[in-house]
Amino acid sequence: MLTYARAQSARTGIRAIGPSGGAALRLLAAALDAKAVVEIGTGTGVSGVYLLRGMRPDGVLTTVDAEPVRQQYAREAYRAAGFAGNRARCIPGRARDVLPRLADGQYDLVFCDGDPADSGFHLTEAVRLLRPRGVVCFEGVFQEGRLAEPEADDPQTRAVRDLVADIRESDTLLPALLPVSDGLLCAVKR
Ligand SMILES: C[S@@+](CC[C@H](N)C(=O)[O-])C[C@H]1O[C@@H](n2cnc3c(N)ncnc32)[C@H](O)[C@@H]1O
Repeated sequence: MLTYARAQSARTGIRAIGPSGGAALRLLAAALDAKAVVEIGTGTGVSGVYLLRGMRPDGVLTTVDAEPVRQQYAREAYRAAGFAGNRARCIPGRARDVLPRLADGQYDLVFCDGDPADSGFHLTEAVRLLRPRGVVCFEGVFQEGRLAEPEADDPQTRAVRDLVADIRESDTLLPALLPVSDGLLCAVKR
């Protein structure tokens, strides 16, 4: 059940992916027959439950969050949703410190939902981590509408604009922007 993870999200005010974005993540994980997924930004575990539902029954979700208490919520959410403890590897720490420790080319899907200001770093690391034909996804690229507002010039929005441009201009990536949740920007590694 997702009820537990969403209730924790509502109680704590930690933002979580919406049902449409979650369904897209689940579908992607299933279409990729994903055995290994990296998530940046565990939160209370809502997106993790969607990913685990789409992955192979023996697949492992590696999920990173700078706030260990959130991973405690997430672990409880995975358990409440019926997933064994060994299906999720929760790594506490900042993405900038943790991602470089993960192995090259071993992951089917990288889901980025951490600090948008670090999007460029997340993209570089995702391309390194993905196997060929793997997929990277960024949640929240609409920035609650700010992406399309010319006067919006905060560092977060600027970082997401740079991310969109980098993905569009990349020879390595084949992108698609899904209008689900707050904008899910996906790209296949060629
Ligand atoms: C929007 S929440 C994630 C929600 C979750 N993906 C979901 O849909 O249920 C963003 C998370 O990113 C984490 N975060 C923010 N900056 C981070 C960083 N530099 N490294 C790792 N995690 C970070 C926050 O602690 C927060 O839990």
